[in-house]
Amino acid sequence: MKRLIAYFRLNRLNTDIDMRIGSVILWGITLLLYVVFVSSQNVESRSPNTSIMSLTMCAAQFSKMNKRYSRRRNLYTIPTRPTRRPRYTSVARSPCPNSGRLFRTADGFCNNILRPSLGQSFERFKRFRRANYNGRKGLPRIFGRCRRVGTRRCVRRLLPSARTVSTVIHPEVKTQSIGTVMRMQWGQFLDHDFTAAAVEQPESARTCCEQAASNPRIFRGTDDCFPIRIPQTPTPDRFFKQTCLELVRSRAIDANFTRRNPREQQNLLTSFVDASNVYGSDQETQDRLRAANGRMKTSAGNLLPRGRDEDCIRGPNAPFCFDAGDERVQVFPGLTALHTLFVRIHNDIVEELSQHNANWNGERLFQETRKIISAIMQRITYLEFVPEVLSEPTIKKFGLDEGNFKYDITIDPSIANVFATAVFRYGHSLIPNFLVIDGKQVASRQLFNNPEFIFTSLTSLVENLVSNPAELRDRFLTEEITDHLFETDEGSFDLASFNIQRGRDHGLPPYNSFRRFCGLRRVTSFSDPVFGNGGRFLARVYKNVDDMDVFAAGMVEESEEGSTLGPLFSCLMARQFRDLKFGDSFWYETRDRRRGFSFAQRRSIRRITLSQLLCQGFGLKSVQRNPFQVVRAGNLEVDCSRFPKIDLSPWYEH
Ligand code: HEM
Ligand SMILES: [Ca+2]
Repeated sequence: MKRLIAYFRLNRLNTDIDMRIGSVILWGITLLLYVVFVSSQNVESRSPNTSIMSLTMCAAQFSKMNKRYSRRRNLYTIPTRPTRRPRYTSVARSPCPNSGRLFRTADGFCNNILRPSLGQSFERFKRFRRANYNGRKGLPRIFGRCRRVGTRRCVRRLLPSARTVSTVIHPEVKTQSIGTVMRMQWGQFLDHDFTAAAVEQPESARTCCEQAASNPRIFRGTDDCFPIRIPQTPTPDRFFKQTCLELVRSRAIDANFTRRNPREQQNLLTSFVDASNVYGSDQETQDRLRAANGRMKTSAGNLLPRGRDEDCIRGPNAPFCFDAGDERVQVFPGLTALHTLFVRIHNDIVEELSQHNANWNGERLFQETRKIISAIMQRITYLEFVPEVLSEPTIKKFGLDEGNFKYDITIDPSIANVFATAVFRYGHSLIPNFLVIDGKQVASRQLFNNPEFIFTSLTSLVENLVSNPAELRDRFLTEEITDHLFETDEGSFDLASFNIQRGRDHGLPPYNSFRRFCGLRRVTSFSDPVFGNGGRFLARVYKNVDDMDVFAAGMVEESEEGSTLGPLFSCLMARQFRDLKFGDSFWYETRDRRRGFSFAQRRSIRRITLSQLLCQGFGLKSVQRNPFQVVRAGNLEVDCSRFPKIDLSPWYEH
């Protein structure tokens, strides 16, 4: 025991010293760079256009997080290769404390005490199937299956352009469901709790298409560029006039690739469902977002705190951009609304707990409340959201229902590459082409990155989220995101093309390979019944069934009975959600007294529902019991006064 304490102290001390030296050097370098930068810029060259343009490049949205990554490498020198990652075979040798009261670390470190970096932010995505790149240097997958002609020669044919796949397989067709826009919105909010792939530094972001103009080989991908070719022949593109769409590659976590250690991508977030979208995925962000006495920072009107001006595109009524635990907070106002909700509920809980636990200091108030909020995030996700997506038999098979939790230290809770890069992007097909705000239809293209309506019409916006039907999950995506994503005077983007191109950038093997992982039979024909009527569209773009990109073909699959997804995506999603539950030692149902809750506390958490939070956080008058489905028989509106308040009495110490 003494040895363990000594080891831990030593470890912390070293880290502290490293941090101090690191931060002095870092500040020095930052100051120097800043002076050089300011002196080399004049005021005009920092015009709003520059920042908006860099913001509209989705890649550049992560610039702040990217910078933090480099800093963290300097300060903590965390090993990044799994082969070299320390694996502690006994608890006594682990650097993780395992006594006293425990709360999650900001970055997820030590959730798994034997392999402390599992699920930690800034670590690699795991893989369900081996990577499939074009060669050993980790260049993107651009060729289909090799086909032998004649006796020996093997001809490799280029895959279709991602834009061609997008226009043929993912056009806009309206298909309303009984699900509300809230279903889409929770999906995106949740996504921002567990996945954000780091991209190469944005400095290179604006040059990939420029380079490709003089050297078409760039379209085949380089270390950091993978622009999308927009075919204009034999027929011109339905929308884009240019021949190139900018795409910067996701950053390689380690530059030395070998066959056994291929190019891997990096997840900037904690993989756990732990509300890191509210608090941040590292200590620095958490500290920035915290206020005194356990509270979270807010701004006038009980809104999110002020962020950097270049973080959003401000409409005429938005005085500033917001700051939150995930940088993409203002990508869509419905998302900003959910961020606001959770900060408000956090502060409500702190308020009540501080009245009943006068001896708790700010740190204790903050951590206990953060723990409750993480539990709420898990509970709503698994008990309300997942049943909207997966069928009951799948939920049972993977143990995603309530009451059967047993932590398994051997499970890797990291996010799988295919989950982030294809499966969980299914939500893009639920995006509506407009919201109704204050009685007026506002096209989605006017809402991307625009926080204006949070300042002027928050209640109306939330009422619309729970009443407006969302699109069905199918292969169809609205043109608001396939032609008008992040639209400005300077151009726009296509999200479906990004999804496909990103899969190739990450070296995702094709669709059939993942079917095999799931124990599903290999598809041998485009007219396979699993694709319903959609197979012929796949046949129009792919030459071979073994070439199909996993996003495109997975989205063409017909939904399974009682599920929003087809068999492949159901399996991959269930598997990921299983890992996130049974691989999380802080799971809200754990019986570990240091990490979990008391029986009475768990009972309280079990009673919390999204509808109740919406009532409390937005002052609504009424809302249906299940806000993920439209009001109808069996899901009637309930007066908000009838929802009980969160019962915090099990946390009172006096
Ligand atoms: C208005 C709504 C949305 C917009 C504007 C949006 C936009 C984007 C953009 C620009 C990317 C990066 C694409 C790339 O460069 O690879 C992305 C990634 C992603 N989106 Fe969405 N999205 C929306 C809604 C959703 C929803 C509803 C879900 C899920 C239910 C979702 C899940 C994802 C996932 C999993 C990623 C990958 C994140 C990563 O690992 O980096 N998105 N989205
Ligand atoms: Ca997280």
